[in-house]
Amino acid sequence: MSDDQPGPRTEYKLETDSELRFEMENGNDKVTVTLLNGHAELYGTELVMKKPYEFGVGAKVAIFTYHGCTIELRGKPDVAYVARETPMVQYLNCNSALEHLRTKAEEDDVRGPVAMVVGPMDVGKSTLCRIFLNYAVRLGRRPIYVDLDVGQGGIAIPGTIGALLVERPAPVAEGFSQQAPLVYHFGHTNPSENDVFYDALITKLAETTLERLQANKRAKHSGMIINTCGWVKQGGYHHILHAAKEFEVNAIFVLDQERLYNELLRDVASKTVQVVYLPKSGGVVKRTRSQRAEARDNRIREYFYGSKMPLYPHSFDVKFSDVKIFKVGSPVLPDSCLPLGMKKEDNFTKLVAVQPSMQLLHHILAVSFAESIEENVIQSNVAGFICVTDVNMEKEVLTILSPQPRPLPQTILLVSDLQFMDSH
Ligand SMILES: Nc1ncnc2c1ncn2[C@@H]1O[C@H](COP(=O)(O)OP(=O)(O)OP(=O)(O)O)[C@@H](O)[C@H]1O
Repeated sequence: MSDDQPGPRTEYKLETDSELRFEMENGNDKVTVTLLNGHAELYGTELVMKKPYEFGVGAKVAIFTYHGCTIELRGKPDVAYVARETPMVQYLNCNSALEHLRTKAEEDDVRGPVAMVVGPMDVGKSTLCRIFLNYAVRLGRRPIYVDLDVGQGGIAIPGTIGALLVERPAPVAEGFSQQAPLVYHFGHTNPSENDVFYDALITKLAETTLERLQANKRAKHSGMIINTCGWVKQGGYHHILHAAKEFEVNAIFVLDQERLYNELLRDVASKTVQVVYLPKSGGVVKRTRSQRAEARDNRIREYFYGSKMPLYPHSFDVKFSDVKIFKVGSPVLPDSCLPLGMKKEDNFTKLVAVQPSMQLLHHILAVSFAESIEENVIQSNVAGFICVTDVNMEKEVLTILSPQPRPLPQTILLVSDLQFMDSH
C-alpha cells in the first residue's frame, strides 16, 4: 500500500464504464495512484492490484473501469474528477471488429487488418492507437505500430516516422518498449516543410513494414495500427490518402471530425476499406503551442537521458573530416534553371552537403545506416541520433552528445531542424 507516500489521500469509487481523470500541470509534484479493488486500466494496460503508480508533471491520465473499482490517489493533481461519459465502449467494439478480422486472417493465413487512426490535433489519436495495441497484445497478438506523426515522434524523437513490433502492453506510466524500432529521418516537425520527402518516406516505411509483416506469421495475422499527423486539411489530407494507399489500409478510424469522415467516405471507402467515425473522449486536453514544444523537448531529453530508468549518454569529439553531413532538399529552382531531365520535385529529395559551422550548434543529427552516398541515403533508416553541443572551427571538431560511446556507428549524418539544449 502507499501509506509512506506524501500528500493528501483521496479515495474514488468508480462505477461501471466510468473513468478517473487527472492532470499534472505544475512544479515537481508527483501523484501516486493505487488500485484498491476491482479492475481498472490505463489506456488499455491493466493496473496491478495494490501496486502504486507514479505520475509526474505533464501527465494527463484517465483510469477506466468496465466493471467498477476503488482507486486511491495520493498527492495534489491540478484537476481530478470522475467522468461517466466516455467513448471507451465504442473503442472496445472497434477492437472487437479488428480482432474478428485477425481471427479470420489466421484461419486463411493472410494479412490481418491494417488500421489507421486519423483526426485533427488533440483528439486522442495516439491514445486510441495505444488502446488498440494494448488490447491486441492482451489477446496474444503481435501488431506493428506505425507512427507517421512527425510532430511528436512517438517511436523515436520528433521529426521522424517509424514502426515498432509491439509484444507486450505499454507500462502504465510510459510508452511501448523501444527495442529495435525502424526509424526514418524527416528532420521537421510538420510535413508541410517538405511534402515530397514526407510522401517518399511514407512509401518507403509502408514497403518495409508490409514486407516485415510477411516475414513474421504472428505479426502478419495481427496487422498494423497506424497513427497520423493532426494536419488534415489540404496537403495534410493528401498525405492521409497517400498513406492509406501505400499501407493498403483496411480500416480508417476518424476521430471527431465529420468533414474529414465524409471526405474519406467519398475518396477511400470501398468493399475493402471501412471508414468509421468515432467521437473523441471529453478527457483529451488541448495543448498550447508552448506545451507542444515542451513535450517535444522532453521527448528528446528522454531519448538521451531516459525517463523512469536514467540513461547516461556520452560526450565526445568528432573530427569534421570523419563525418559527412547532409540535409535533405535544396531551394526550388524555376523550371528554366533545372538541369536537363530533372523535375522540380527532385529538388525536395536531393541530398545537399552541409559544411560544418557554428550553425550546427544544438542541432539534432540523425546517424544514417547508409554506408556511402551511392546508397539511397534519404530512404535509409537511421541508427540513432546525436546532438551537437559544441563546434570548434579552429580544431575542426564537433562535440556531440550520443546515447552510445565512441565511435559513431556510421559516418553519414543528416541535419534536423530540431534543436536540443543540453542543460545537464
Ligand atoms: N480520456 C482521457 N482523459 C484524460 N486525458 C486524456 C484522455 N485521453 C487522452 N488524454 C490525454 O490527452 C492528451 C492528448 O492525447 P493524444 O496525444 O492521444 O492526442 P493526439 O490527437 O494524438 O494529439 P496530436 O495532435 O499531438 O497528434 C494526452 O496527454 C493524453 O494522455
